[in-house]
Amino acid sequence: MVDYRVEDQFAILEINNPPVNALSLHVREGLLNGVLRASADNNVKAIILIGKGKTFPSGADIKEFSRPGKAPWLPEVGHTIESSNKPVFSALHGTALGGGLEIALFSHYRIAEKTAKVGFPEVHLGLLPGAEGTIRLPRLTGLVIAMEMITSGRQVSAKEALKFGIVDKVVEGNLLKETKAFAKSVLGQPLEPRKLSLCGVKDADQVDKYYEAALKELLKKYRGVIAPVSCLKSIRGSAQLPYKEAAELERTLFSELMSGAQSAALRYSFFAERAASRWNLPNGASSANSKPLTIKSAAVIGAGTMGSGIAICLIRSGIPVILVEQNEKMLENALRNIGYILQGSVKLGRMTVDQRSDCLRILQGAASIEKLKDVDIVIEAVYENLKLKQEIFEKLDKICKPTALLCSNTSTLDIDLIASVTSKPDRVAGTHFFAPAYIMKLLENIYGSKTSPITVATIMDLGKKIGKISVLSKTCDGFIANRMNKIGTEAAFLVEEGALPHDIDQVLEDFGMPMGVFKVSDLSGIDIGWSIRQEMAKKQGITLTLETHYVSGERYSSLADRLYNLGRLGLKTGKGWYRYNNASNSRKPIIDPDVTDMILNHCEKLRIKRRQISPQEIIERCLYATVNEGFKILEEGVAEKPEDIDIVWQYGFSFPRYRGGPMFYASQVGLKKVYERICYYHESFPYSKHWLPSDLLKKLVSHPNEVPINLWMNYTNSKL
Ligand SMILES: CCCCCCC[C@H](O)CC(=O)SCCNC(=O)CCNC(=O)[C@H](O)C(C)(C)COP(=O)([O-])OP(=O)([O-])OC[C@H]1O[C@@H](n2cnc3c(N)ncnc32)[C@H](O)[C@@H]1OP(=O)([O-])[O-]
Ligand SMILES: NC(=O)c1ccc[n+]([C@@H]2O[C@H](COP(=O)([O-])OP(=O)(O)OC[C@H]3O[C@@H](n4cnc5c(N)ncnc54)[C@H](O)[C@@H]3O)[C@@H](O)[C@H]2O)c1
Repeated sequence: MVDYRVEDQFAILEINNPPVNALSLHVREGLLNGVLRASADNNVKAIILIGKGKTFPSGADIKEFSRPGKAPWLPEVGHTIESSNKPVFSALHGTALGGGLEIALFSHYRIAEKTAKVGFPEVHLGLLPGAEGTIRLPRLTGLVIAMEMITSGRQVSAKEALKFGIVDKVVEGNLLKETKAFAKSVLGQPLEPRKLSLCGVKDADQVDKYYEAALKELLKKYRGVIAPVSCLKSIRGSAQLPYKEAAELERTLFSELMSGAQSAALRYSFFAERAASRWNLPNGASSANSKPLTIKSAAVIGAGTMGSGIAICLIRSGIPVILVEQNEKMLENALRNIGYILQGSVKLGRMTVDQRSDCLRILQGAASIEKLKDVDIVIEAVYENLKLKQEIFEKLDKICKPTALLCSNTSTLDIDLIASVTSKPDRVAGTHFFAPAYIMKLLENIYGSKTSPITVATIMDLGKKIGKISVLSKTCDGFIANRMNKIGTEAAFLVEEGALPHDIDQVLEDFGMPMGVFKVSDLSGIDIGWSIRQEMAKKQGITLTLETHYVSGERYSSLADRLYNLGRLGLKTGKGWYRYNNASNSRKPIIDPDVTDMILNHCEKLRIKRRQISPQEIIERCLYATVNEGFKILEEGVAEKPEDIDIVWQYGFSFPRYRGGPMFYASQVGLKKVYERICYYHESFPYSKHWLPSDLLKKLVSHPNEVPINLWMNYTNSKL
């Protein structure tokens, strides 16, 4: 794992632990033994640490964190490096991150290849750089840069690292050769000034001021997240305490974080995200044995909210797009709107003026689908109407080349029904983007019963290419995301039973959701949900009234319909579940006593006896109903694994990453407890079928050994 050789009186310790040279036990042992061996060898003048393959170590081995670790620990390896009697040079390329950068900071000199990046991403795993990174970085960069880098986890370029004093030289060409050349130029110079444990923090006298300012920012930016604050405390220690005591404080804070629930969830999320990109179909095809097609051109049909956003995602990634609308006027409006959105990105510094022009150059409009005969993929995003979508797919089937993929952005409709009107159902799939499509990271890809592995591989790959996190779902009503989301439904029932919208929003926000469910509803528009409910009623041949309390034997809340009838359509009309001060263009929700009156009247009319509702009940009702549906989704094979579901929630609904996702959260609460509460709510609310307990969950609780291992995460038992 660490290859040792001596060349030109340099001991070269080449770290060889693909894919990212993580500092697992054998690497730590190899480094420790290699440095001791080189230090004792009179033929060796200097030691060079370098990574084999694509990178210098990108950190400690995160997989080791979930089992009892073994010495030598990283700080011990680090101190052996620093106290060597020979100068140690770290030659950095790729991504020198976390423990990798810490090893480099124990070295006496650091040389970086021009494209290298360095950083401390531990905060994203709910940790801090625990091998004295928080003590050593401020000694090189000063407090402000160290605070910013460590609490944000940001990777900095070699050029910036040079400016900050993190590296001593940036080189081009052969890194080892250049490192040797640099080493020769400094050989013989005293090592003591190069040992960071002997240096002070130069702006230590300013620490309280910097700490307070940074803390204020962090509390605003990372509500409820604990690791950034621990990072900050440790950096403060680096300035206030003698080196050894600061290192002890760092170790204590690191251990606290490591044993906490947030880091467990964040480490799980790291692996879940990577697991979600791997997929298996029931027919044996998988990401490992299916090759994607290359997408060189695309078309998007329907340039409304979603279609315009999807087109932006594609052109931003350099894929030329033909955007189709019903007529020239609508097309013109849509193209203008896309221009404005990209202008906004330029203003926010997310793209340059030239990049905007490049995007617009590869976007062309069309008022008919006849022009789509040569594109590699079509993504349809017209109204959510099966008949309309089928008409379009029937035409596309005739117009497009036989190899083209035909995809729909439908949020709910069965992909098999859409594919059934084409002669090539193997080429049909769902590509479900989330609004606003040019911002939200999730792409929920859907396969039907005839979708081919090549089609699946291509849409999963396309997601990656356009910067999305792709998750695969089998077709069903609502797929993973919309089918599982029971928060809105339960929240409305809770309001009928005694809570008020702002109570529920507060509890959900305290839980970590960026915005409560009623605020979200105001933002997207009360009319959206109203149309969906009317459409559903039409399908079932029923009429909804303001007194409707049951639909087909299922409990129904007409509270939102009352808002609609009052013209309270949300933010756009200045009133919805909340009131808004439209005169000052404010988006800040204000609690409205009229809404409370409306709710109380509604309950009186329907003779619903209101009661006190606890925050605990709000969380359980909103989340456990959702989790129960998640287990049904697994049971039916709609999602292949719980990690897929959790990633959908993190990236589609901004579920707090530090809670892992609803499925991981349930495992942390304890599946038995969750199951018992679901059974309790099922008894209490027999007219909501989402409380009917999932068989899979029941089995997991009563006969865990009978559940196929791939249906449940590896992390459940170990709790990370
Ligand atoms: C006594 C006290 C001791 C305290 C010691 C503390 C030390 C320290 O402060 C803590 C750390 O370093 S914490 C660590 C701080 N460092 C970080 O947080 C860096 C985390 N890593 C990254 O950010 C990205 O992987 C890179 C940017 C490195 C590469 O990106 P890319 O090129 O797109 O590649 P990719 O697809 O992302 O990964 C490829 C494969 O490698 C896998 N893998 C990756 N890193 C791993 C690791 N550290 N480990 C294990 N595995 C790791 C990854 O799972 C995947 O395998 P899979 O089988 O497909 O799942
Ligand atoms: N809005 C969301 O939040 C959201 C999120 C995910 C998925 N979706 C799904 O995306 C699809 C589009 O939703 P939207 O919100 O963008 O709707 P929208 O009403 O904003 O846009 C639909 C567009 O399709 C155009 N159109 C209709 N028929 C057409 C035709 N024959 N040829 C060309 N263009 C045609 C319309 O003119 C309109 O501009 C729906 O299937 C919806 O369920 C919506």
